[in-house]
Amino acid sequence: MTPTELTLRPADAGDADTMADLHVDSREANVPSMPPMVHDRTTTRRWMHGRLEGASSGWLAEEDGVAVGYAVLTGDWLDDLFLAPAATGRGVGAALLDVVKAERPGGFCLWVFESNAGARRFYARHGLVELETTDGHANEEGAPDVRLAWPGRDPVSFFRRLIDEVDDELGDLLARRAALTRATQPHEVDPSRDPDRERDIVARLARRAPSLGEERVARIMHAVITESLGAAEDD
Ligand SMILES: O=C(O)C(=O)C[C@]1(C(=O)O)C=C[C@@H](O)C=C1
Repeated sequence: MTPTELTLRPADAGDADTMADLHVDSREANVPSMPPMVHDRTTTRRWMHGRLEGASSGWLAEEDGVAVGYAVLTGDWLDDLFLAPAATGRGVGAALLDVVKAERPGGFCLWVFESNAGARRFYARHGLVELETTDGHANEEGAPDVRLAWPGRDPVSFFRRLIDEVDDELGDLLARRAALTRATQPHEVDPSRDPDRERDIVARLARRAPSLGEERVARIMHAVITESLGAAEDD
């Protein structure tokens, strides 16, 4: 028997149905590691067409001409990497991931469902790191997920780019929060600080940022509130 030959090639819109079918087959075979899909096969085919005709680029893995896996990239995000259910465990995923790394040598991110332990082990084996986890409110399935990153050939530059993105949001949030502290002050009967209210704020934030723990969150929020009150006084 001749060994099967794995080839990888860029995909185009003509491959969209094949890729959509791989997507649906893989998702169906992986319940409950992944939550059930919220879209049917027809909608998924249309969605895949739109992406390949738009800003996304795809790669198709074929064994002796039979499609066994695919990847889709949009910007610095690996949106999809799916394998035919019968094609797992023989290096197809690793080959697709190698292509993605070569395409994005500066690094990329992706989301996996938190419940997808197999995928998380696969990506950890291939040098990806887990960043934040979510409660799933932002994805269609409403299932908790994990953001992963492959930091590429210059990890410090890669992570600094991500830190800059977060700091842009954090700056906006600090400004919004300081404006509210300032707006509250003229209505205070007692101008001294309210430790009970600040404890409640810390407890709520610590639930959202458990990796920091309550003591650190308390120190951070003490500084935020102190400086916001100071800025309000300076006005
Ligand atoms: O809630 C208030 O009473 C505020 O003045 C706002 C605020 C805050 O910035 O969150 C500021 C100072 C208080 O000690 C508690 C909370």
